[in-house]
Formats: sequence, structure tokens, C-alpha cells
Amino acid sequence: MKTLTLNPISKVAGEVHLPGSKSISNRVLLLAALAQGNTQITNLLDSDDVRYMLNALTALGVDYHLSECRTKCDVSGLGGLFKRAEATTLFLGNAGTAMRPLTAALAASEVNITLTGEPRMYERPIAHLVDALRQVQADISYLETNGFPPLHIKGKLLNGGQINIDGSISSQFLTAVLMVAPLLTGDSTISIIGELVSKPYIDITLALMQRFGVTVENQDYKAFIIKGGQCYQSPGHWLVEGDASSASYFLAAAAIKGGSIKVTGIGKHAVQGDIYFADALEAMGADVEWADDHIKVTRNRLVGIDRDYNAIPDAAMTIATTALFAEGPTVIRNVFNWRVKETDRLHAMATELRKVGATVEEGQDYIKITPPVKLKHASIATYNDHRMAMCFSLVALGDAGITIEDPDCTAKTFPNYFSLFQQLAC
Ligand SMILES: O=C(O)C1=C[C@@H](OP(=O)(O)O)[C@@H](O)[C@H](O)C1
Ligand SMILES: C=C(OP(=O)(O)O)C(=O)O
Repeated sequence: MKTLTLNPISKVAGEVHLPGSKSISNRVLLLAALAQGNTQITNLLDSDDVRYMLNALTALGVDYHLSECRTKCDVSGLGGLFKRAEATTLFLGNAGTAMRPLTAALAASEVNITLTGEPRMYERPIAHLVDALRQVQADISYLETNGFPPLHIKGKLLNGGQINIDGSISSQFLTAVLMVAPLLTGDSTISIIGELVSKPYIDITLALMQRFGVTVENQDYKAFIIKGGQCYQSPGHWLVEGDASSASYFLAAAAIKGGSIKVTGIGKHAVQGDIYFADALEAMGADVEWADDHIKVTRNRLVGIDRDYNAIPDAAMTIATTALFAEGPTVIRNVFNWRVKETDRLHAMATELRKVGATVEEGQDYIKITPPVKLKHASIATYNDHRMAMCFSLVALGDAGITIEDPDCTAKTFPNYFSLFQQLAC
């Protein structure tokens, strides 16, 4: 297995122009495909998750032109739902932002589709979404295990109506139903069962839908009312914001061993909730500068924090490894759904943090990290989880360096992460 050893880095500084947001790239591609008119997308993310969405759109007959650098894409919208008579299989890797929204859009399209993916995708629950779509007569069947992909979808025009959806495991299920709802023939009311997790991702969905001409009535994240029989209208041009989750590793590096690091491509008005990772760094003691077109973090003394990070589950992982450099323990609470992402992230994080010397308490839905007096060098297993690899790169800012197993797993969202990270060393 390939490994990457990072020698101790004593100081970091510089500027990083962020690759496009994964969450926005895959949403915009799907909305542009369904919209009336052409959409010119710039700063599209070039990573595995986005390739799976692009490949799916090709197989579904969507016309688009991708530039050579794969960050510009002109999409000719279908002006409505997909239509493809032949039975087709779409392989979606482990991309939640492809699997979940496509399941809903295809259930309402006249298609005959099988959705497959990597082995881990078959362990990531999807029943809450399938149950919701079945309430409006969607014809979706499980091909292996009840409640999990792979799925077979015998799509047909759906009517809309009352849809109750469990929001307690993933917001992506609600995102999926929201994005298809305006294209159903009748009006829909989507009611949330339980407490909705990862709420800021719903704000991304609603903001993008609005830019494509569709308004949703949001009743305090408990119910959403959407008129049916609509068509998305292309906004013409779309610049994808930088990825706020990807920004977290650079901002954390500055907080730990800056110098200052400035990330561009996002700023204080960004639509992604993960920009509030910078608030977590501020709470730990770092200096943060918020501008319209960048966020800059400068090192200061860091102290542990104890907070609920349900709203930013991806960037919250970066707090776990930043905690190794803070004074006193850090507790990251209400992150139960870490267990159903690329790997069981609560368990993986606890196991690997212990290897570098931390004392760790792994709760059902929280993790408590007490930093060691001295970090130890270790070889870190990454569990085919891009964020495990990127989070543990921060350990190189200690005195012992770190070895990252399978560093190429960052290809899911950030293929050139390690070269950018190493360029910041000074
Ligand atoms: O909608 C999105 O773009 C995402 C929502 C979050 O998932 P959950 O809603 O499952 O927490 C996040 O972890 C994922 O990386 C991207
Ligand atoms: C949870 C993640 O991905 P997905 O979109 O596959 O859910 C992630 O990127 O951290």
C-alpha cells in the first residue's frame, strides 16, 4: 500500500486558492441538467465525486462541454426531468451528493435505472429517502440489503403531495426531495420527522434552487412547501465557491503553526456552513480575519473547546486533530452521523488519535480528545476516507512527523491536497 511520510513542519504561511465546493458542484450540475437554458459553470471541482455525477449525466443523455482542465463546464439543460428508455446502470462510487439527489430525480423521471457504488456505499443508509419517495408512489427496490444501495429505480412521473421524511441521519435525503419537488406534477409539503441534522446543507440547497428560479417556503426546517409543475431556469453563469470543508485543513494549519494562511474562493458571505469552522478556531484562540473574498487565520495560543458541531460534520473532523495542539481537552458533540459517512468516523478518529498519543473517549455521538504531552510518530490508517487523510496531515505540525496510509484517497474531494499542503511549509 502506498504511504506518504510528512517530516515535521515548523512553520506554515501563504495563500491557497480553494478548489470548488463539492456540495455546490454536484448540486449545480444536477440543477443545470434539469433546467431550461445553458449554464456555464466555472471553478467546478475536479474530483472523484464530481466525476461520478458527470458520468451519470452523460449516461442520462445530458449534453455538456467540459474544459480540458475540467473546472469549466457548459451544460445544456433538458428543461425538465430525465428520459431514457433503455435500462442503464450508473456507478456512483461513494458520492453521497450523487447517490441521494439522483435517486430522487430518477424516481420521478421516465427511466429504468440501477444505481451502484463502492462497497462502502452499500453500508450507508438510504431508507429514509426511499421511504419518503415511496409516499408519492416512487417505484424503488433494494437489490441487496433492505435500506441500502444498490437500488433499482423504475422511474415515472410523480404527483407530489404530503411527504414525511426522517431528518435524523442525513440532510442529503431532504436535499434530494427538495430538488425534485418543483418538477413533480402537483404541490408538495415535506414534513421533517425528528430533528434535522446538518442544517446548513439545506441552506445551500435552498439558495441554489432560488438561483435557478424556484422558491421554497421554509417553515423553520420543520416543513417545506413547494409548488409543483415548475421548471428550473438557468441563471446563465455560475461561479462555484471554494470548498469550505477543504479550507478547514489550511486554516487549522495556520492556527497551529502559522504565520498566517489566507484561503481565497470563499469569504464571510459564503453559502457553505463549513465556513463556521473558522469560528471554532477563533473559539480555540486563533486570530481570524473575515473578508468578502477570503478568510485568513493567524496563530495564537490554542485552548480546548466543548461544543455541538452537528451543523458542520465534515469540518468538525478537522477540530479533532487541531485539538492535539490545544491546551486541555476538546469535546466535539452531537456528531452521531459521523458513523455513517465514508467510514465510522467516530471510531476511526478515536483509534488513530490514540496512535499519536492522545487520550480519547469515544461516545455514541461525541468524541473527547485530551492531547498528549508529546506527539508520537505513527502510521495512520485512513479507511478510504479522504478526511481522515487530510485531518491527520496536521500532525506533521508537531515534532514527530506523520505517515499517512493511502494518501490518494483524497481524490474523493481534493486530489492535489498533499502537494498544496506541503507548499505551505516554510
Ligand atoms: O449535502 C451535502 O452536500 C452534504 C451534506 C453532509 O451530509 P449529511 O447531511 O449526511 O450530514 C456532508 O457531510 C456531506 O459531505 C455533504
Ligand atoms: C460525508 C462526505 O461525503 P458524502 O457527500 O459522500 O456524504 C464528506 O465529504 O465528508
